[in-house]
Amino acid sequence: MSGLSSETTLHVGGASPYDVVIGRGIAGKLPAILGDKVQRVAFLYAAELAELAQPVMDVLRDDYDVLALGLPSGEQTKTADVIFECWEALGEAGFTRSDAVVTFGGGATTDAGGFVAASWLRGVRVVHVPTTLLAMVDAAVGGKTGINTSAGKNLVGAFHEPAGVLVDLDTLLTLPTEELISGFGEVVKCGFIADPEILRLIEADPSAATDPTGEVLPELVQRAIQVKIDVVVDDLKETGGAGSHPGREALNYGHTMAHAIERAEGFTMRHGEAVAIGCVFVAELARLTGHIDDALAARHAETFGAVGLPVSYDNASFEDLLAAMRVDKKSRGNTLRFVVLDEVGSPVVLEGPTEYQLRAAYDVMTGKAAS
Ligand SMILES: NC(=O)c1ccc[n+]([C@@H]2O[C@H](COP(=O)([O-])OP(=O)(O)OC[C@H]3O[C@@H](n4cnc5c(N)ncnc54)[C@H](O)[C@@H]3O)[C@@H](O)[C@H]2O)c1
Ligand SMILES: O=C(O)C(=O)C[C@@H](O)[C@H](O)[C@H](O)COP(=O)(O)O
Ligand SMILES: [Zn+2]
Repeated sequence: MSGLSSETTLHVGGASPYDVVIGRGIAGKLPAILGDKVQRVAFLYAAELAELAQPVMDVLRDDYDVLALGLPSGEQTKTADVIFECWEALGEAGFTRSDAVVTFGGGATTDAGGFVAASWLRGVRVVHVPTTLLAMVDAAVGGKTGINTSAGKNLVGAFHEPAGVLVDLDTLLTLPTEELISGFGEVVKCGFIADPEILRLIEADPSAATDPTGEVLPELVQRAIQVKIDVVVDDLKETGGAGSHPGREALNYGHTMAHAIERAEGFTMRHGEAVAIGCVFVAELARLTGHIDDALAARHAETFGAVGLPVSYDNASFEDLLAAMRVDKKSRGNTLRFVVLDEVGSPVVLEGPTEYQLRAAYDVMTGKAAS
């Protein structure tokens, strides 16, 4: 695919199939995705994006009664208080099971809005309209919804698949560069766990890859979404993959440390930045445990670094990060579990690395020790 001059639809199979429609200026597609049984729509949007959201709201108002709820931006929306306020608003408006939620914003908005849809009346229809690269390639697809608690990221949530996802690449034109680059944390992750062509495209010309007006980014978006789809259709609820494949946990590559860092930073660090650092950490852990060679470990810092993502972190102690990693959802009792690579495209689970190995990988992540 080059330039995505026309629309592309990727199908997500499984028990509740849906489509991910990718294109430019495609807000008019929303009613077709929502379906004709919906009467009212709760439009849950990042309030700071009111101007960008207006055309979408206008399309919805032509066909539905719209309850527009502007939410706080970023991680501030992934709180129990915000979810509670949404429930109260839906209750006051008398929302029923024939009504639907549309989310509009980055991954924080699709996570929180998705959780409102998952929990209201035990689940109503939701369509996501992601407006960040990260939400397009990851958060809006696959049905994970949730909020944070003081103990960590995404500790409360539900699996609730959308009825559709509308990816309008034009929304990336207003996205601040640092947010676009953050999205590359998940795009590069997809390259390492499943699609080497993603790595090749980025490494060949990082500036072209990160140009929101260019021809490479649409291809990267489509490829990363396809990686996510291929994983979630086989293991929607993260119960495990076939053979040695970790199933959906593969998408959690780099996230054990990433979520610990995000917690240490009071949820102020961009998710994709934390993922880049977390992948560098876990690549070193894989090297130390004999899973990958020096070159593949080094390729992590090189490729994440090439698009401008951070590849080291030294603002929290090993002990604090280890404690935070223990509440990771992949942990089983006291045993920490990590997704590591055997090679590009071959993720496996590493169970219970020693504290010595974890500390050695941490030392490399801080930049204080050479790999
Ligand atoms: N559910 C999943 O599978 C999944 C996957 C990956 C990440 N996530 C979650 O996604 C969240 C991160 O999402 P994110 O990186 O999109 O950040 P975000 O939602 O916090 O958005 C970042 C900022 O960009 C602004 N913004 C969004 N779109 C814009 C646009 N088009 N123009 C200008 N500004 C815009 C937002 O208002 C916000 O201030 C994290 O909470 C992470 O845990 C979830
Ligand atoms: O969809 C998944 O599964 C993922 O793990 C994708 C991740 O990029 C995403 O950040 C997800 O929200 C992390 O899930 P969690 O279960 O570790 O909270
Ligand atoms: Zn992530």
